[in-house]
Amino acid sequence: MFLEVDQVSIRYPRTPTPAVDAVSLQLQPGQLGVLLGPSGSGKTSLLRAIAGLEQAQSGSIRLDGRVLDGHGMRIPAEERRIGMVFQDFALFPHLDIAANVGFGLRGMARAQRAAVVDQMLALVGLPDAHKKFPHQLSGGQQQRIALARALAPQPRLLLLDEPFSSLDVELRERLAHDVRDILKRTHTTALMVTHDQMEAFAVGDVVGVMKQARLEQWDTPYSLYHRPATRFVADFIGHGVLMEGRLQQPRQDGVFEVETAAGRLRSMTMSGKDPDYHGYSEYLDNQPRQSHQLHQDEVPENPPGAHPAVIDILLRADDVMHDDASPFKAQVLRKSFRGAEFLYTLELENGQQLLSLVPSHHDHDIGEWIGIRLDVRHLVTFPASHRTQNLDADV
Ligand SMILES: Nc1ncnc2c1ncn2[C@@H]1O[C@H](COP(=O)(O)OP(=O)(O)OP(=O)(O)O)[C@@H](O)[C@H]1O
Repeated sequence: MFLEVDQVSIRYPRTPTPAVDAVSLQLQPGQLGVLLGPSGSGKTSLLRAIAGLEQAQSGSIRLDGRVLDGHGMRIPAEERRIGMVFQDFALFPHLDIAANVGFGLRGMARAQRAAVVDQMLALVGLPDAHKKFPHQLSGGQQQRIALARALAPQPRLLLLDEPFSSLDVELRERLAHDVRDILKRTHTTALMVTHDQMEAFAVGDVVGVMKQARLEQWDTPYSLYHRPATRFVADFIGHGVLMEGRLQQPRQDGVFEVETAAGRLRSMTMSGKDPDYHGYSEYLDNQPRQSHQLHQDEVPENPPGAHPAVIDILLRADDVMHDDASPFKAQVLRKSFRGAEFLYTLELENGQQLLSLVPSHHDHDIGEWIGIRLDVRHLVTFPASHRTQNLDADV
């Protein structure tokens, strides 16, 4: 591992609870990590501790095998060779772009420094910006320069704190993809903080979700979406709802069925050799009856003795298909146009709300009843809460 954060806790003076509580995460060389989470969950504090701007009260931080913080050691920030990019660009307004990018290269011979500046400006797609001043550049261009400046001294690790948050939405997404591309081309190991899930997915090889000082999950974007470890992660990532299901007594062959208000799902645990896949779920009530693979940890591990047991099933907007032929009907409560698709908020007869992504040529009116079919490829379940929950009530 290149970056190893091990059980790090950070507590500010005169505060009752830690800002970061026993957080562990790792990055391989060249890997891009992203910390995602609501305001105040501790993302910036952790980044600052890695940079050396805050001290970890317990735990340790290592970079390339060397302890930066912990075990009674503390390397000062300026000796860590860690670069930072902040949301407010922080370029020097009175220096031209070449001087801004070359700022961290003082001590390098003039010609060499000029060559690195040229190389960095080309890397961020602004090869002719040398003589301009920051105020002559757009927000997106300034942030590219901030990135060039941070990369010029070849930091061992780059930290980015909400680097796109002061840019407009369209630019953010484009710049996020560009930044990932630039960091990959330079084999930079980086850790970025953001509030924005789309940005996290656009940049991160691995993404962590923080909640109240704790890291709830540190995983690939795919796993965070399809295999959320906690209800909070299920809620924070993507659109979805939790729907109550009644788990029937497993049959002798290990198959069990879950009855829901929108149809019945079938699951089967298998002791197959493939460590990843242990079963499948099959939607029983509609054609086509495809079988889908199901991860074992998505099946309730010990189906409770009392059956039918009540569980909550995560249904993503892309698990709920519109199908005129289906016997299961839901009423359109809200819809939001997204270009290629509508995100429909639907309600079943029993009051259960669902979200459904539907190609936008299926333009149904509010109040209309439409057929739906579940297409659950990854059955994610949680022990039932006291009430069913709509994870995205405000869409
Ligand atoms: N210098 C400080 N002194 C005291 N408390 C602080 C200090 N900096 C942050 N905190 C507190 O620590 C907690 C975590 O803050 P932090 O800024 O790390 O969260 P964050 O997830 O980065 O939030 P945001 O997304 O809003 O930047 C918050 O409760 C915050 O109020």
